[in-house]
Amino acid sequence: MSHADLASQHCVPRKGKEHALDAAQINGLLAQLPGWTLTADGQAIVKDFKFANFHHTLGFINAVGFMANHEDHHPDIEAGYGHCQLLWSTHDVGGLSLNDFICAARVEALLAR
Ligand SMILES: C[C@H](O)[C@H](O)[C@H]1CNC2=NC(N)=NC(=O)C2=N1
Repeated sequence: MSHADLASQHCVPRKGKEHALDAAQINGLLAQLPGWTLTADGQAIVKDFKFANFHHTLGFINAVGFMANHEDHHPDIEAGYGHCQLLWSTHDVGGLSLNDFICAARVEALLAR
């Protein structure tokens, strides 16, 4: 699945272990998402984004937040003056589902120009 295919999809409710992706699926999807890495526990994907200042960082967080509410799928966010780390994991699955990769691709699309 290409990055464009991923970013054009929408999240749907995914609840239960049957929606958890296996390692091969995860690695295939990560290959479409430069800069995104698997956390040590294999349960989430993360990326740290850099910005020139707090205004740009906060603008990004607001854009991500709007998208996340629209998709009803929400990241963990850690931010400082010029950076923002996003972490996606599907609580309802207890690991990674396709929703996490759809949202990561949608974040990349926010930044594409
Ligand atoms: C009812 C609602 O769809 C669920 O609670 C959603 C909301 N946002 C979510 N976000 C994330 N990251 N994981 C979830 O399992 C999740 N579940």
